[in-house]
Amino acid sequence: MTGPKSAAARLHELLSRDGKITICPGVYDGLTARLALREGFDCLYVTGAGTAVSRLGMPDLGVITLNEMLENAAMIASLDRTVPVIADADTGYGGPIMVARTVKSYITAGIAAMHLEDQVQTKRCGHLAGKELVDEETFLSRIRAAVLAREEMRQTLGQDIVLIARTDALQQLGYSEACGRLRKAIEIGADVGFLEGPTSLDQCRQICIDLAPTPVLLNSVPGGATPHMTSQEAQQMGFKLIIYPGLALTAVYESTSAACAQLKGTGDMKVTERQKQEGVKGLFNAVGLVECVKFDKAAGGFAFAKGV
Ligand SMILES: C[C@](O)(C(=O)O)[C@H](CC(=O)O)C(=O)O
Repeated sequence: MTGPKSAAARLHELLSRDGKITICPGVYDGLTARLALREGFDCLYVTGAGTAVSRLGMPDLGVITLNEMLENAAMIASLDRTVPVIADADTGYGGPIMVARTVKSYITAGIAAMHLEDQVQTKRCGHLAGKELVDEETFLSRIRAAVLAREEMRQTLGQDIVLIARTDALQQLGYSEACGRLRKAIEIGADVGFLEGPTSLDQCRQICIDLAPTPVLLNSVPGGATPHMTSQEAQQMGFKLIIYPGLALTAVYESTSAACAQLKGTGDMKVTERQKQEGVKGLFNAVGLVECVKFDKAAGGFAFAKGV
């Protein structure tokens, strides 16, 4: 009898599909994750930028700590254990010992994959100017620490995680240096390559060829360094994963700005057609109201016996 599949095993399965890309909407809290799950995506991406913006009200400048990121990603991973979650892990939050702690904590939280990069600790969004890098050996020591920590978890608990090596070296050192860093990370044991901020379609095509057969991730950031392409085009180029870190963040930024301006301007909150039809229950249903009431009843609770 085969047991239930782990998050990492589910992601490995998605990655092994021939010529097929996995689309990962970027989410950063319970609501955005639930909305993405409701659409039936195969995989979610927990954005570090979105976590910094939403939890701290601060930009993506390396201010999110391990525990804040872990708590957020763990909660999101717990919402539907059948859908693997890829989570940002920035620089690993310190030296090799800290990277190992990060990897073990992410594995224990049931996170399917994490990415580790070669920026300095005071990092910034990969699509901003003026990025600074650690030297190659320091980057590779982060990857090695991650691989060693994962091996310990495999041996002792049979638990796993997909390791994604990200390089930000393109901006400062050029394509061959960046590609070389990813190749070395893969030799050490990284499962997926992530070239941050390719600036041309040629670089996108080339990185898939140069890292093959290792799966490659594309980071789709509208208004960022990389030319826009559809997920179908990315699939044709050979990418196996595409993340949209700004998907929910941009929608909330724009719709909440408009709603605030409307209230400030008119002194009244606009009631949408949807709100009129669904009432307050619509939103709560989207985050599991019916399931919660059902669970309470199944456990013998009676708080909601008369309905909600
Ligand atoms: C992928 C990323 O690391 C993230 O935090 O989601 C960011 C995305 C962004 O800031 O738009 C990145 O550095 O690309």
